[in-house]
Amino acid sequence: MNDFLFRSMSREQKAVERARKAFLTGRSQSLEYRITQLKNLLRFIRERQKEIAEGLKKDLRRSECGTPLYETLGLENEINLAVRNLKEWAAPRPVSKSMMTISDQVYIQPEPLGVVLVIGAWNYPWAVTIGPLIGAIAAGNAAVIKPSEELYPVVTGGVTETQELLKQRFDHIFYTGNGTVGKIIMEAAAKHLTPTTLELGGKSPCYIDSNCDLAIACRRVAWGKFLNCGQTCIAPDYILCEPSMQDRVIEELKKNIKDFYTEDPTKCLDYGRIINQRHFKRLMALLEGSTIAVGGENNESDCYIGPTILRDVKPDAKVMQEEIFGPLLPILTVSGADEAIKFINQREKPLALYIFSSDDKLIKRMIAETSSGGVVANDCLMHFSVSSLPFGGVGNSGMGCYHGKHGFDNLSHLRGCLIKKLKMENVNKMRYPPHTVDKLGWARFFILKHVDFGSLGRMMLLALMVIFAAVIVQAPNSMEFNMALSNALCAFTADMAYTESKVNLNIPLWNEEIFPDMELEQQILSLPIRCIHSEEGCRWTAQNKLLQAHLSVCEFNVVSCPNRCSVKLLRRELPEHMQHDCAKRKLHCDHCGDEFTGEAYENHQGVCPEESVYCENKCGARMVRRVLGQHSVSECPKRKLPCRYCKKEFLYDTLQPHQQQCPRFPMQCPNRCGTPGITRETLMAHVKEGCSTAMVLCPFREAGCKHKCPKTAVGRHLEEATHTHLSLLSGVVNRQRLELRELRRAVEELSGSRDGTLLWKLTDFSQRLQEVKSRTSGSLELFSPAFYSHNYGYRLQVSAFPNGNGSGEGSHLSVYIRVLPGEYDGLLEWPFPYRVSFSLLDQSDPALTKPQHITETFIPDPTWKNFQRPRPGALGSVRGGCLDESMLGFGYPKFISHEEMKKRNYIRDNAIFIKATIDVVQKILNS
Ligand SMILES: NC(=O)c1ccc[n+]([C@@H]2O[C@H](COP(=O)([O-])OP(=O)(O)OC[C@H]3O[C@@H](n4cnc5c(N)ncnc54)[C@H](O)[C@@H]3O)[C@@H](O)[C@H]2O)c1
Ligand SMILES: CCCCCCC=O
Repeated sequence: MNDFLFRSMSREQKAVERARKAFLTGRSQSLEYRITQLKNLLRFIRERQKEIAEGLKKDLRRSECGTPLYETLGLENEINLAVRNLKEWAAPRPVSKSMMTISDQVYIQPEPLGVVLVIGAWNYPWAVTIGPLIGAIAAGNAAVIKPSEELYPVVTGGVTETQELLKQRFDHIFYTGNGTVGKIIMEAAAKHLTPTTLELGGKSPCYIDSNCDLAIACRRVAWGKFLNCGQTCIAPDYILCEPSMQDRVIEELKKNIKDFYTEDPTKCLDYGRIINQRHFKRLMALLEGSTIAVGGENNESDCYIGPTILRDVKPDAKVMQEEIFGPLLPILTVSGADEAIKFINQREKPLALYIFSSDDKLIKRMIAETSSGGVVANDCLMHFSVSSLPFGGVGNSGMGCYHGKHGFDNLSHLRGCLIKKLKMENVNKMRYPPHTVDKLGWARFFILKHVDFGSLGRMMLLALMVIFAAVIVQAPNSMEFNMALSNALCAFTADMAYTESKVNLNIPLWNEEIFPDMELEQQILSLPIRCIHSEEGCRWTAQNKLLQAHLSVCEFNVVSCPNRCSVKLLRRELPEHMQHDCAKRKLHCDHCGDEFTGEAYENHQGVCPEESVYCENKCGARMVRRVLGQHSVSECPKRKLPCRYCKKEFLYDTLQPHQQQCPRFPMQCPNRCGTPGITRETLMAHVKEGCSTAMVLCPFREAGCKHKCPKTAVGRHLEEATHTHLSLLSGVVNRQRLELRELRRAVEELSGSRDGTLLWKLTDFSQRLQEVKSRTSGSLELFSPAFYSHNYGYRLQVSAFPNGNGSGEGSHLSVYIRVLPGEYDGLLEWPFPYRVSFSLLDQSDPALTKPQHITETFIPDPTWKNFQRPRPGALGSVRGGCLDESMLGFGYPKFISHEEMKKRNYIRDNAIFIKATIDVVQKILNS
């Protein structure tokens, strides 16, 4: 590249260009160079320890010991491991062969990728940037990252710089951070088809089983959660436990928070701070809607949030919608492991899963039935420090992994290599046209026969092969082919890559005559070979004939367990097997001291009478199993007992409080009436109604009888006081009549209009008319509700005689109006002065014909008695007809004849409408 071009590049382009140029020199390929670089890196970390710790103290208020403990010591270990094993990791890795490749070299060659981009996050900045860098260097790559020297230039900066960097072409991108940016990284990588490793985060669940030592579990959880102020990618995000454990979990966590960070974590050097105010605000908002059981203290200016525990958190709470990445620990209750598994599986695959239980089977089950980047039983975070374990996510928590050899492999290209010789072309004939059934038979044999088998089978096969290789197989058509086969079999035995023990040697021979060839056999047995277990790791090589002797000691050979437990396994696995797994191994129980075979020991475990166990009722007591039964039945405060009264089951320590409220608890009548079978729930009813000695009030108490006597004497009182009760009742009836009258008046008052208009509907008109006509004497007068001429005006009422009155009797409908005594009469002008109109409404449909109402109007004459002020005190309805003269109505005896009424729709649906209108002068209305 010319100098001008280089100078016109961005800083990021330059860094990548420099790294690529350096990579292309081939310098980083040599193992010595890689080891030197790793050692330099180690020296750098050691020399700069103090500055590194100081930096993190400023950023995260990390204590001085925290950084070496949780970051740099681990890095030192990773470097040492890589330096020690690099030769082995980088060496060609032989792989299994088939008959087709028996005489070829087949292996995997790890090779560097090129320029690797490592993007780290801030929470453990050294662990998550230098960690991947170690893998990159070990694998022989160049890398763009800090710290710098020519091959590993540092590009510092934020989003803009990273995005510029991402435009460049890399051979691998190793990104650590959140998933949203992870997607940006992948998108950028896709442009150049660059493989990526994404070390992301997620909500790592922590299930605490009821069968576990809570004190220890909570100490480990408190450490894992609040370390680095909760800003750890694999921190337990939330706890799942049974409802009955929640209080104890909170208590234990609280105790450990205090032990680790003192009563006042603000002053504790080991308690960190939130990285910045944006994250502080994000975390505080997550608390919304959840109940704080412990902590919650905060100080925005110091980015401080105390260790906080949230209780009874619901799955839809805000804090459960995103990775917390801070010191908030929600507890969600589940009914047990089944529900916990379901809960975990309903969500994105987490980076880590934590299971706390003393039940190994449960742990294995949870591992089998869930998925996560990593899983730890009975501890937190510790898998991060085990270099032999791959560290990485799955699904939403990331892809790819690192640490130890996994980092090396991840940042290498594992290249498949097959090296054949330009010989034995006859063997290849089976794949060349023309294709025949015979060739296909051979191809089937060569391609499909693989696999491993026991030493006896191997020996037999070896013998067969030797003999077979030594024969002259006379094919009628192809001598050349038989020679080729013979050669192939020699090579096969020499290479010792065998077919399975039940190998089908039903080879289609053309001639079954076989001639032993001792010389060839000797030659074959003298061939140098590798151990048949070389792929598994055995480094033995020697003459073919020494193989059997070697196999009798080879660590990788399969042997039967000497205890005759029927298990076959690698010799190197034998000690472990005999000590821990063999069903026939002899074992002593730690608790009772008895001797068992492995199988019996496993059955004995969990039932040994001398083992110290916790009470199953979770009362917290611990004792040898032998006395557990008696404890559970007669001593445990959490044993269940039925209440002797209501028969429901209660814990022993809640039984007594229950009995103090049990509704079935037997009680004595306070009147000492001696009635048996009274309980707490029936006592009140008994005293009130059932008790023979209780004093009761006379049933006529509502009417005013004050008599009180024992229940048994009530009958006699009723007989003796009949007259008194009757007169009391008639008083009640009179009072009620007056009340009724008053109520009726009030209702009429309220229902009448106050705008000088009355619209009165008379229903059942024909029946009423018929009724009056059939009477021999008297007429029927119907009264409208009272109404007012205007607000605070005259109180009026209209009456009608369906069959007429006076001169209209028998032939007309008569209509009258009356002035009734009203509330405001004292304020009004007298006599009543306003014009009155009566109308009988025509109910014809206005759409079909114009209605023709019948209307009569008059202006009251001041001399008429009917319109003088009514006598005060004559208030009330006029119904009943008992009116004085001043209350007589004025109107029209012949308002409309019955004949006229039939001509139009004055009667409709058996009802008529009479309208009365009072023309109150506007001046009065405005006043
Ligand atoms: N799996 C792991 O090993 C691991 C380790 C640490 C943190 N994490 C996860 O990382 C998250 C916290 O870290 P963070 O993401 O806040 O760290 P961060 O803000 O430091 O971002 C990570 C990196 O991405 C770069 N970046 C940010 N925005 C970008 C953009 N728009 N385009 C390109 N690059 C961009 C940053 O410069 C930085 O180098 C959590 O989810 C945590 O669980 C995972
Ligand atoms: C104990 C150290 C854990 C580091 C985990 C890295 C992710 O945040």
